[in-house]
Amino acid sequence: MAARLKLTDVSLHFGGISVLQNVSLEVEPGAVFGLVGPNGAGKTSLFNCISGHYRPSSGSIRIDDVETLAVHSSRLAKVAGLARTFQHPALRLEASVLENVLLGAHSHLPGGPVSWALRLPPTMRREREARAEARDLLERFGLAWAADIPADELSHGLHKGVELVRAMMSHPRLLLLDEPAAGLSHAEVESFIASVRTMRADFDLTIVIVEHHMGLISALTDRVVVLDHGAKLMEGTAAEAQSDPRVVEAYLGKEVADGDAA
Ligand SMILES: Nc1ncnc2c1ncn2[C@@H]1O[C@H](COP(=O)(O)OP(=O)(O)OP(=O)(O)O)[C@@H](O)[C@H]1O
Repeated sequence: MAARLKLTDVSLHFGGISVLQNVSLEVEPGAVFGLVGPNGAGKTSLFNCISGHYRPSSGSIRIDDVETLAVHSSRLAKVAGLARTFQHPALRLEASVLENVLLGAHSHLPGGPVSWALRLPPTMRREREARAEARDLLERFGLAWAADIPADELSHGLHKGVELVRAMMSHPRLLLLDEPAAGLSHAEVESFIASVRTMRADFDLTIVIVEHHMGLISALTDRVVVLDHGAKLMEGTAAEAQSDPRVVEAYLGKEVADGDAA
């Protein structure tokens, strides 16, 4: 079931530097939510707080009734149904696309290292099922043809697709996508938009996207939060954000927003 994400007064400091200041937001179950803002606004840092890679200096982050700050990041997939992708996909390049996708199943496969090492029958049956599921997911996302190819033979755009399928293998209830369109061609962005629409139609999950590509944000999100200098500047639809003078000013600088630089 899709998860509800609730952040309350999340702040993050590195030494004397304030990176996030009292950020609060709530994402409804099943929503596609955008996190936008200029470079250095704190978007990835906020993602890192949600996924447990950074520990906020103060505040609360809840995925349904799980207070994530009380759970080790390595357990958030299992305990809270969290999965994420990264700005730069981290695939095992020498392994096949299928093997990379299978790595995403680890949070819900039964048995520990011993049962895998002994190749116990229930473990082997579950592995066969996971392989079938991985091939099915690759098919849905138009990547079935690449299943047995080493990942390093694929383009950057296809790596992002493989990373998305790998994240889906963990059966996420909350999926964080960090700049999925970065480095993609126009055609690849269109294909990515279609993939997210497929996910939304076929799976019950909540999606949060950090992205600079406003075309993608407009096409996919129900609501957005705009961050600037680590603080929440506004919340609304993508269209409202794009026409909000405070947002235009944050992106372009006050002079341009006022028309002085023309
Ligand atoms: N581990 C860290 N140590 C020190 N400062 C950090 C660390 N991580 C992020 N920052 C700082 O926090 C600020 C926000 O960075 P962050 O990457 O979260 O912004 P962003 O909105 O995701 O930017 P971009 O759109 O360029 O990816 C930056 O000033 C960055 O230098």
